[in-house]
Amino acid sequence: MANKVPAIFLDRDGTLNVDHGYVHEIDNFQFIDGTIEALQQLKQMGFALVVVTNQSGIARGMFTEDTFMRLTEWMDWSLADRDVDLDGIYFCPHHPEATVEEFRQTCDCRKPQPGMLLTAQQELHIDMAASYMVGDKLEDMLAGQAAGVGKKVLVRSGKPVTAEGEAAADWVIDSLAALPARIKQG
Ligand SMILES: O=P(O)(O)OC[C@@H](O)[C@H]1O[C@@H](OP(=O)(O)O)[C@@H](O)[C@@H](O)[C@@H]1O
Ligand SMILES: [Mg+2]
Ligand SMILES: [Zn+2]
Repeated sequence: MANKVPAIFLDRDGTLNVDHGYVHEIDNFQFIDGTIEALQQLKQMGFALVVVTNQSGIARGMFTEDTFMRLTEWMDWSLADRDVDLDGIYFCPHHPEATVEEFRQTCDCRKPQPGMLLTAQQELHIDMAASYMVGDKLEDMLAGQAAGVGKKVLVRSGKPVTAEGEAAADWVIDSLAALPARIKQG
């Protein structure tokens, strides 16, 4: 059996790109400063890079799954072009009060539930204890905790940091740009 790999689980909006609110257009997708360089370093440090994003805008009828996929392909290619190959991209299109019926459910993938992380663990053979969950909200920290991720890291680059978010996090850093150095520091 292949050895397990450590991963960085990455929230999308507020962590990789500026959270303008339910971002679904390329023109509105803006990488946060230092993100791509940080991903390059994390990759070199041996981490698998796995995006885990709640996309309730699909359930809310704000944009379609196809629109999300188009933006995701663009994001994936933009990163690959800068030597950052993502190892997995997982998204939750659901919401319990969805206006679009097919997405109306209480699922196990919408963060704070750990479903996306656990699916990735199985599919990519991830060593959860050696992994990190990086996000801007309490829900990201709780998903990481429920999935057994070693360290939960809250970033200040998205939604305002709350006391609950801070309490659930192991580390609070300004943005993803600070993560490689923080990991090396131990
Ligand atoms: O940060 P990730 O998980 O990558 O994506 C979050 C987005 O899907 C949107 O999620 C919404 O939360 P609700 O889904 O409405 O609770 C709000 O936080 C929006 O501002 C945000 O853009
Ligand atoms: Mg977020
Ligand atoms: Zn879901």
